[in-house]
Amino acid sequence: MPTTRSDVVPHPELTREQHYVTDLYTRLDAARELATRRLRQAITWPAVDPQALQERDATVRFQTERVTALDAAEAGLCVGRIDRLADGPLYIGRIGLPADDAASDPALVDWRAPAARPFYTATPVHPLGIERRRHIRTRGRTVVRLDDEVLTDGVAGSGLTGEAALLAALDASRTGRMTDIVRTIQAEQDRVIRADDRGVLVVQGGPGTGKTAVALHRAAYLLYTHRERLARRGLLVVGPTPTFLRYIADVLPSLGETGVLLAGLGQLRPGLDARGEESPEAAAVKGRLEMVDVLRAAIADRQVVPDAPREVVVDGFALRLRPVDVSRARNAARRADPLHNLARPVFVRRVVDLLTRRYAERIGAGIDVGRDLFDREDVAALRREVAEEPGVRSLLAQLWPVLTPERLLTDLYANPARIAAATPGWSDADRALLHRPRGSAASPAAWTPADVPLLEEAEELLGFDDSAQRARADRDRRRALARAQETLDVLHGSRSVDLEDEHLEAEVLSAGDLLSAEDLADRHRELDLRTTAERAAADRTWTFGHVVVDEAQELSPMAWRLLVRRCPTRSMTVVGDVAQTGSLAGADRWDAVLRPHVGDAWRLEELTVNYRTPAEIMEVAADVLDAGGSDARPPRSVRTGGTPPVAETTGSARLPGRVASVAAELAGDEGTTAVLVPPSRVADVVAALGELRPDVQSGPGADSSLGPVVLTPGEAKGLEFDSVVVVDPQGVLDEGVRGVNDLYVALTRATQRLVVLAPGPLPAVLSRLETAAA
Ligand SMILES: Nc1ncnc2c1ncn2[C@@H]1O[C@H](COP(=O)(O)OP(=O)(O)OP(=O)(O)O)[C@@H](O)[C@H]1O
Repeated sequence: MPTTRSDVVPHPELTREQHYVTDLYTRLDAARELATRRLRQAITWPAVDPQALQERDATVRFQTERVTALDAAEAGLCVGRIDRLADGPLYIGRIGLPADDAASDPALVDWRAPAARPFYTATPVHPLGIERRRHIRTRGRTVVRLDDEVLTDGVAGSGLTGEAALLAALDASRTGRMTDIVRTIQAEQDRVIRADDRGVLVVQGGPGTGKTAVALHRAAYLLYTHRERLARRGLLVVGPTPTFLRYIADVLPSLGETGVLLAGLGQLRPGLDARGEESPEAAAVKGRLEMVDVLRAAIADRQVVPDAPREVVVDGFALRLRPVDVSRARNAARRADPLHNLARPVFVRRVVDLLTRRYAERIGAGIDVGRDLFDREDVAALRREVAEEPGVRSLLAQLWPVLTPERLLTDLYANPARIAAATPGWSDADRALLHRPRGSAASPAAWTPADVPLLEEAEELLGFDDSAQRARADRDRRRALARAQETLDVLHGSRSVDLEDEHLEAEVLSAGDLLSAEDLADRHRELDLRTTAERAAADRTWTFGHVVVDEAQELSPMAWRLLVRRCPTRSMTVVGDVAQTGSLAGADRWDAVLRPHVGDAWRLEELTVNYRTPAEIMEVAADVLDAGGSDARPPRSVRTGGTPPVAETTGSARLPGRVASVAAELAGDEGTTAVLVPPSRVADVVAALGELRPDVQSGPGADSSLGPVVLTPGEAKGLEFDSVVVVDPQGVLDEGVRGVNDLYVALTRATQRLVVLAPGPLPAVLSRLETAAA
């Protein structure tokens, strides 16, 4: 496809486009000024009644979002234009800006609007009524480059949209943070971004095909297209690790979207950030769907029927509780409510009633007054006495304890006998994987990401008895009403009362005598000013309007169950690559993973072009993919050339030192550098590299924007770096539970340079690499 580039000879229309872009920025400034003024006004609105207060709140929120979106549009406001055969040019940008005349085309069309679509999808073969596409590159507010594509000459070209602009974007050094791709979205990506939001859409694609970028742009597209529904229900983006979330965190804000909740798998239970570590085998066992039955059994095991009668002493009388009494009470409670904590009051009532009867019989034994000895009030008093007796309370706590999910799981993991009781038919080896000592009070055993779906499932099965909370809310409300009534009485009783609270006085006087105590109480109730994302993050029963899952191949069946519960409409975008699965609990086929949760109600889209890894590196990675026997095809790299990948064998003793010198040299260049190692080599490599680069970081929190990082393949998942050193590939193959996938992930993280350093001969799968001995 013929492309005209303006960086060699200035494009003849550069000045004209500069005028247009300057005008767009003037419009942006005006829109920002207006929104800021409205925001300022709204903040100072007097809220004369609850409705006004709510309106004010909504306006403040709306204008705040508007100012944020306008601010975000500043960098790269206009991305290009399309020249339509029939209707002339249309400019495409990060936001929409209206023209002066409402009847004409907008001055700038939001990239997500239907009218902008041909900018991304028109080709010489299917020009969609477009004559020419122009990419406009700006630095600050200055137009620095124009790239034109003529679409009417019928020349098929490379199949890439805006090839020159795309290649320039891909060649740029990485900053350690993902950036948006609004300027250069490709046609196959656009199809995914704008796909219908109903049902489950699975996006399968090899490394570097833009799955993460596409998933985030799809989130922005859906928020734009279904703004009202999604603003109310919220949108959740789930990523595998906190590092990954930090890597992608800037993309949605740069698209002007701040209302999205980003969460790692360890953060899907409000109030918990589970970062504990455990073996992949333990995580895999916890991820199995059978764990639902294990939890059910573990709960049933806590509803105890003793082997022998138990005695409690109330006011000197020994009262007997037989196993059959407990068993009957337990049956009644289980019938009344399947949820443990909600059924407990029934169990407690049955047992206390029985003990009260026995207590009354014991007191009345031998006394004959010719009628019932106790009237209703007496019985109620005896009942209270029984219920409050510490011995009775402690017996009830043993027979049917109140359980939090945390307590249930901690007690289960810590006790092999409980594990055995809850896992009929399991092997001893699998049972041992669930075992975890309790830890001390000062440092309890840390929750791991695999525990999170279990805690959430347990909460579903235990139920949460919120009657005390509701009673408290009721009490608070009654108190507020009483206070409000008193205030009104005082004000109405004597208008000459000197009110200290000027604000209250103004409100009461303006509302006049019509103000009721109820209104006044409402007016003083605090409004919930949290954003949808914040409210959703704090509420475990919150259900989202749409859920995006990235690196979805890593999710265990239990994690899927949790996510599907949070999205009952099943409006989900699931992106991943089954050839990169590193966890034992993860997926090697989408069908097998999704069927238990959504049946066959899901559809597949594939991304086929790799935008990250140069072809020479991808060829090496493709051999590894082949060796793994995966059905997946390696994606086609869009870039070739650059530095060819190299390998070196160093001998075992020299390995850490050589890794350090190679990595330090690469890290001296522009861009980011990562050293990817099997887990057993992390410490040695960090120590050696630390001698040369004290700013080296490692582990899940490592941030490549601050210096070189040393990571395991699992930690590097989803990330990319300009230079990558893969250390001890045989170790990577041997140490990972899916070693071939781990090596495939490690090799495909590089955007520019790849060096493989091995202590001994290279594994056969890397035979394509030329080896030098150091
Ligand atoms: N259309 C595009 N224009 C510019 N850059 C793009 C485009 N598509 C993808 N990229 C870039 O390619 C790189 C890889 O994208 P991304 O991380 O989304 O791929 P991925 O499929 O999620 O990879 P992995 O499976 O390895 O996690 C990123 O730097 C991304 O910004």
